[in-house]
Amino acid sequence: LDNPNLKVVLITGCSSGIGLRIAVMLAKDEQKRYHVIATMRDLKRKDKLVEAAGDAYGKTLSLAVLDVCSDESVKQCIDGIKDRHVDILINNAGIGLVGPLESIPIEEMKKVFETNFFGVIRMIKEVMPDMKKRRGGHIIVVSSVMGLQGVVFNDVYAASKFAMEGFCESLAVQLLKFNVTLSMIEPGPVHTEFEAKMIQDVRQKEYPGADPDTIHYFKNVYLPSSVDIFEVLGQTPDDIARVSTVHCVTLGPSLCLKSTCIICEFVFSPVGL
Ligand SMILES: NC(=O)C1=CN([C@@H]2O[C@H](COP(=O)(O)OP(=O)(O)OC[C@H]3O[C@@H](n4cnc5c(N)ncnc54)[C@H](OP(=O)(O)O)[C@@H]3O)[C@@H](O)[C@H]2O)C=CC1
Ligand SMILES: CC1=C(/C=C/C(C)=C/C=C/C(C)=C/C=O)C(C)(C)CCC1
Repeated sequence: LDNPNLKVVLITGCSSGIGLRIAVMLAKDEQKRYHVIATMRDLKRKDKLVEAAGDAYGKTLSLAVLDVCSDESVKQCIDGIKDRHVDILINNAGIGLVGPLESIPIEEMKKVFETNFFGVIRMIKEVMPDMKKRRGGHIIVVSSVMGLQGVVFNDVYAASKFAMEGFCESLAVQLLKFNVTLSMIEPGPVHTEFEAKMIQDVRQKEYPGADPDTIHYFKNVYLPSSVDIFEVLGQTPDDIARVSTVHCVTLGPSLCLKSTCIICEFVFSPVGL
């Protein structure tokens, strides 16, 4: 893990889904170009990653604790890296939130922004100054198609990703002056725990405060359509990992990269429920 020729890649949210697959794909890079620091907020959830990494674990992949919602955790993690040197930062950690707005407590909405928006900013603030000093570095943000187009009943989640898009579009321009590139990946639906968590969440909730028509629209019209859309258009986390790998290798990547064009055709055409 001490090979100075390897690019140091730090990824957030590697206990499952897209983060896990990006970590494994980069750690198993045939040309052995990367030393991956796969982070997660709770190391008790490391088993799936360790198993998928196989021989790469302990060689080109190491683990670290990192909660993107905690200043202290972020600082401790970066301080623990040799010379605080991160070549590529992949901001992947994120949470979803779906349902009628009336029934969602503000605290739950704040948690979405704290993770998806301020979590990314917290990470960037910690590594960007060193990247600027070194005149080199790459920051990747896993945004979403919902950072480009709102989707019914995903109001707050979409807002958190839209906020991220505005932030990145602005910051990317300044960073170019320092040879630091910033890019976003905008996936459509991906089969991960994200989808399972959403379904489980919906089963548990009663939606207090929402009127019967809205609950009907959400449960009997939106949800079945959403399940169908995941079935028809859903990508695998490996599809997204491949796009991310291209981002890591390319020297002058574009600011935005859609993982699938099909979903964009869907969301940009005037379809109603
Ligand atoms: N799945 C989809 O359809 C799409 C997902 N995305 C985005 O992709 C990203 C990854 O999601 P995906 O892999 O699908 O979902 P998963 O739920 O499988 O993975 C999310 C990861 O984020 C971690 N995480 C959540 N909160 C924190 C936190 N405070 N600090 C550190 N890690 C945290 C989770 O860790 P823990 O195990 O501790 O909960 C988990 O490892 C997200 O940003 C999501 O918005 C974008 C488009 C589509
Ligand atoms: C129901 C419905 C839609 C739903 C899209 C969905 C469910 C997209 C999910 C995207 C995800 C999960 C992104 C994560 O970041 C469309 C296509 C807008 C068309 C109108 C009907």
